Amino acid sequence: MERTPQIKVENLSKVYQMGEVQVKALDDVSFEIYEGEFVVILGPSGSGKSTLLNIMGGMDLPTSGRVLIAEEEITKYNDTKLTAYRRDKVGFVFQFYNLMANLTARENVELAAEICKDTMDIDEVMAEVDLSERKNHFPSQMSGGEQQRVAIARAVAKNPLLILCDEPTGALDFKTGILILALLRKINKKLNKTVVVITHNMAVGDMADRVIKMRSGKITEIKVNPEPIPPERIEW
Ligand SMILES: Nc1ncnc2c1ncn2[C@@H]1O[C@H](COP(=O)(O)OP(=O)(O)OP(=O)(O)O)[C@@H](O)[C@H]1O
Repeated sequence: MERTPQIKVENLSKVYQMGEVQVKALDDVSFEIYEGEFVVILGPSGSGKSTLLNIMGGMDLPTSGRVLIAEEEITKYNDTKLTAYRRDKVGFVFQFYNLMANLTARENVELAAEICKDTMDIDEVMAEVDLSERKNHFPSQMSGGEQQRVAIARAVAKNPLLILCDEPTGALDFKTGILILALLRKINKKLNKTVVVITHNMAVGDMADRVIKMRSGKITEIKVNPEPIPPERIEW
């Protein structure tokens, strides 16, 4: 039976006007992602990864082209619908965690879930990221890896359709980075959540079901890994 893609990116372009100069951050980008896939978008700095993630996450609009999420064209949504999309359908994980310093780990997760409709049980999610013992700590009392686990819990608790991660291991040492990737993979498999990770780290591609390579705003290769390796075996 033919599978329907969960995410369809069609002929997406984004041009930034910088005075007299036009910067083509995305140049006719098209691909598909299926539900439950772990996808890595790989490319060097400036290749357009963040621009692409921002459009997929409803934080920015393309100059042309469209993005369909579960057969809904988000690129023609008005502001109100885009806000609802970002709030209910997408979990975000950033390089620098972006936690609220004056809230505990649990409160950070709870706050994000509070504004959503169909959320997960907060304590179950805290257990899932192995932070049950530390949920009453403040971010300043936690390591970088622990703070990133809180950020992942915050994304997951919303029970989103997809989880978008922008360089999630960028601020972490190698060993902690691997643990974070392993956690994202576990959540992807156990909860059947689509996870999209953008990174410049080529080695991370080996753990993905689908690797989308970019350069200068264009896709240079899309590879489906028949046998992705466990994150624990990645080396960089
Ligand atoms: N708001 C903006 N205004 C003007 N140019 C921009 C803007 N955002 C991105 N660009 C340009 O678009 C291109 C793609 O940038 P983007 O941040 O998407 O790349 P990236 O692959 O995510 O890079 P990095 O890994 O360094 O974050 C770059 O040339 C960048 O300078």
